[in-house]
Amino acid sequence: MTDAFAPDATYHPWDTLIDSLVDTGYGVIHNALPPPEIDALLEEFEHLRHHDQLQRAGIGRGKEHQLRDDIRGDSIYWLNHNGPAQARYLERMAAFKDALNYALFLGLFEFEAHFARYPAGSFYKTHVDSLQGRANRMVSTVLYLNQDWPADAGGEMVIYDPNAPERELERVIPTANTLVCFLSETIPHEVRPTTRPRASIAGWYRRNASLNGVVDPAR
Ligand SMILES: O=C(O)CCC(=O)C(=O)O
Ligand SMILES: [Fe+2]
Repeated sequence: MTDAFAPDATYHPWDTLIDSLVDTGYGVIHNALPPPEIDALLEEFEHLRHHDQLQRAGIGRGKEHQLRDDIRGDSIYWLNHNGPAQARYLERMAAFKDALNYALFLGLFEFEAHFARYPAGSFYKTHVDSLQGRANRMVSTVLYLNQDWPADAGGEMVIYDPNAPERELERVIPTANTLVCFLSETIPHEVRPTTRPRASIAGWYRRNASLNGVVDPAR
């Protein structure tokens, strides 16, 4: 197996991710990580799920936070360094941040991510991940953890054209080891209704902003 992260690797698939991000505002790569790391992430996630560690995800922040099944139906767990697989993923994404900053001059300095489980029948309606001008979440990432995903299972992530929101640019099948990256403020996207449980890690590179003198809270 070739490790794309070996220092002497001549071809680095994550480079193509950055190129597409610069060109089109989004990018998709397959075989993003060494496969054992995907297995380990899934195992850690399943362990957390069986120990009731997942919480229903809501929309809006702070006082505006609310649960809305009609908009988003997943349950989540925020990654931390307690589990070795999570810790390694956070390290990988921290390393990728430097490459992103170099290519995009975004001044990113933090990465936050959560596991997400969409039960059968759930979805996430079209949205953008960050309000324009808020300079908070800058780049969104989603890594999928589903080993088998039949073509008719639904649950695709659809990316829409920011200038013509009804125009579909890409339909991403949520199969294990596919990684999507997109600009948080501009790219509308949705999770189509899934017919089977769907596992992923959604993550965001942030640039903390001071809003009316109040520094943006961690989350
Ligand atoms: O799971 C996905 O494909 C996307 C999730 C998403 O859009 C989000 O959590 O903001
Ligand atoms: Fe999103």
